[in-house]
Amino acid sequence: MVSIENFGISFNETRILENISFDVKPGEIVTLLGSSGCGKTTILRSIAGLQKKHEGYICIGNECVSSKEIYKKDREVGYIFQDYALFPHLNVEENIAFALYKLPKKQKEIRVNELLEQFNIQEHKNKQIHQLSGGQQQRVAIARAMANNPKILLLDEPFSNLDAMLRYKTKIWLKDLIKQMNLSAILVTHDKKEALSISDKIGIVNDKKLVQFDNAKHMFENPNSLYVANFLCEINQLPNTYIKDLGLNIEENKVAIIKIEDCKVSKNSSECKVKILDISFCGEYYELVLDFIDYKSKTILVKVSSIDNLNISDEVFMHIDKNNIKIIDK
Ligand SMILES: Nc1ncnc2c1ncn2[C@@H]1O[C@H](COP(=O)(O)OP(=O)(O)OP(=O)(O)O)[C@@H](O)[C@H]1O
Repeated sequence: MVSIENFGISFNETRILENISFDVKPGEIVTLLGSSGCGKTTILRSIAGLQKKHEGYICIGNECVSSKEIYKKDREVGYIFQDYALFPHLNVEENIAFALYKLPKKQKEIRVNELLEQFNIQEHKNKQIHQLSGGQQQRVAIARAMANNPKILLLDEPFSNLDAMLRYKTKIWLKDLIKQMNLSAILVTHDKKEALSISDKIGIVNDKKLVQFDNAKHMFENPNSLYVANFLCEINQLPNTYIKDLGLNIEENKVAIIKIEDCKVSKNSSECKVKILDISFCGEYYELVLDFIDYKSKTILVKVSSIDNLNISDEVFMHIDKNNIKIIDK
């Protein structure tokens, strides 16, 4: 179990994060999502003990490993860095052995062989890092991170160097590993689909704060703000005046959203007239950019499977089910 309580940090008097609190239970995968530079890696580095000066507490198990008063260097944490941070002048075996510097020679040899076998990289043990594929390098990085049987696994963009098929397979493999070993895992990614598919819980960081921390499915269904909704889901924001005309109540500080998949268009008359501004082919579907004719608003997107009879500049009708509209904080 890892617990972060009232974590905050500044660099050169610039406030980066404040009041960040969350727990990760054994066997749980938590993903941190947020725009570039919001402080996700800084949270991982602080848990790993690489970032010493911060506010609040970081506890692993029942032990507080980091606060103003206590700082414990040796933590049961495995860290997989974004670029894997393998040593280019050492071979695979030596890279893994590096993490086991405290063990006597014989025990180190036994543990390295166990890890080479567990992560299926025995045949590469004498290779230099540049002789490995991205997926093989990733396995070496994971083997090294797991060498000392950590309780916590930190993963910074672990799939970013892998192609789509390998990403998919590695994700399943890694998820199984975390569950089997009962690790508390914290993952940083930019990919919301990846976050939704691998995580038990998701934390969204925005403007220095953890703005929502929740079960992945629950957060997807119930984003608590426009920022979270935009980050996690494909949504359209609907004009407040349109919402009022639909007979729904909406306060000034609220916004109405609807999932893109819940918006349909047709040429048949209904209450909401829109104009097609653009049509893009996206493979499995076409994306239409639409503008409301009777309401001032930003453009909205609708996905359609075919564009028979639909052309740019056409005026068509948008259909939505009122029950699919969510009213949330701005
Ligand atoms: N050691 C440091 N000294 C000064 N500023 C730092 C230091 N480490 C990080 N920062 C700053 O803190 C902010 C957060 O950085 P961090 O790497 O944690 O963001 P991130 O959310 O992981 O970004 P990305 O998604 O782009 O990897 C950035 O503005 C960065 O420039």
